[in-house]
Amino acid sequence: MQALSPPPSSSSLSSSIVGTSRRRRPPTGPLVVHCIHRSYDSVNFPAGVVSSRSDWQSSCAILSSKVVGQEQPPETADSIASVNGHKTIDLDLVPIDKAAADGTATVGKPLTITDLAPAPMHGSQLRVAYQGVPGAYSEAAAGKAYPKCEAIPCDQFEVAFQAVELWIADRAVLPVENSLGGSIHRNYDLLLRHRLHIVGEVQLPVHHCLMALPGVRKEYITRVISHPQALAQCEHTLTKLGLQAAREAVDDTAGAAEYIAANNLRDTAAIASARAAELYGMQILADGIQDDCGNVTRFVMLAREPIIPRTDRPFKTSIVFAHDKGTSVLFKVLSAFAFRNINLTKIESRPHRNRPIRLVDDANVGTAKHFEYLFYVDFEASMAEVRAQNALAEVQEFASFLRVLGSYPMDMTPWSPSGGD
Ligand SMILES: O=C(O)C(=O)C[C@]1(C(=O)O)C=C[C@@H](O)C=C1
Repeated sequence: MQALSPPPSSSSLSSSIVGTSRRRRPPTGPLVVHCIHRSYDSVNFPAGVVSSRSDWQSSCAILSSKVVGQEQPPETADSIASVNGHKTIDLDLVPIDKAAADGTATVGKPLTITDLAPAPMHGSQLRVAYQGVPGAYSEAAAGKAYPKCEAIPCDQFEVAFQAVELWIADRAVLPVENSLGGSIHRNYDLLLRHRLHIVGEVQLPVHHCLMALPGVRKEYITRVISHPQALAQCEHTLTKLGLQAAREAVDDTAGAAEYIAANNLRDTAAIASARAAELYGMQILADGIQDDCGNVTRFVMLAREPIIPRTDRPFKTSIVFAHDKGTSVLFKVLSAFAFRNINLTKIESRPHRNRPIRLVDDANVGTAKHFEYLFYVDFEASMAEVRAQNALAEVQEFASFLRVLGSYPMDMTPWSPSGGD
């Protein structure tokens, strides 16, 4: 492994390094998209793609208030329009017949070159936004999803969404769940808040390394820093290694390695990828420290336009819905899929932000407070299938709000334990 000298840091992580604070946004300054232009030749990132941090620092672009100003109001059940006393459900479906007939994926909009081509023309690369800095697992996921893409690091998930909305990027690749650490709730909330469509998924084996500056021994380590998901995924192994070290959360795994290198911290270790160790000149103290060798993170790819669902390969569909008639309705909603033999692969509930609590008056027992939820469901069927359309028509009967987040090809890559990143 080629060890590089510690690169200079472009930003201080100090505001996010303490406690559980994970954001690195300057208190009053603009949001920043660190635009780093690199290409991938393969998922394995041949050494030397980036020779130094200054390489990519030099191509940074600061997209200031433009990004901040575009925030959209949260989209919740309360924003559902009422037409003639009937609720209108935002199905967000691609009109399959029309789309198939005239080749357009969106009604009412002129056809553009991006509707026709999955990637930009004339040899230009697909620009893919991800959260983190080079060496982050999200960057690897972007490379797996789009092997020859230009990866654009963003300092927050929100910025990755906005980069696509503002045409700075063509796609965003964001983690939604991990086999050990569970769901990345922030991204579920952002999926609803933004108008992007899920157009694909990738599952990435995640292989963590414990790393420190060259010459630092495990006994000197008093603190381990990483992304909260990575800390959670290595919790037991860290204890088994006998480290007497405090765990602290930062924005991303590779950013943790970068921070240690930039600040010459000899009492701190990071959990990150082998590629991050190489990029930031760190020495690997322990390899494969995830608590389970089958540690996998699932990422979704987001685009401004949905893809046209098909039936010639396995598809998954992601929806989010709310209902307002108590928990027994949830059973009825889910039966719509069971009756049609449609497998559910995931269900996640999140607080209904605009109406988190419903008061239920009962003459005998008084007033009860029920929590209100939004339910995110993934199911194994394409929206081009009649059984999926019928299932959603039935869900609509019980839902006060329903949105299809996307219908997209399933990642069918054969499973293999995480042996590298
Ligand atoms: O910090 C990184 O390297 C990331 O890409 C983020 C992230 C996550 O959010 O789950 C991605 C994959 C791993 O599960 C750990 C961290």
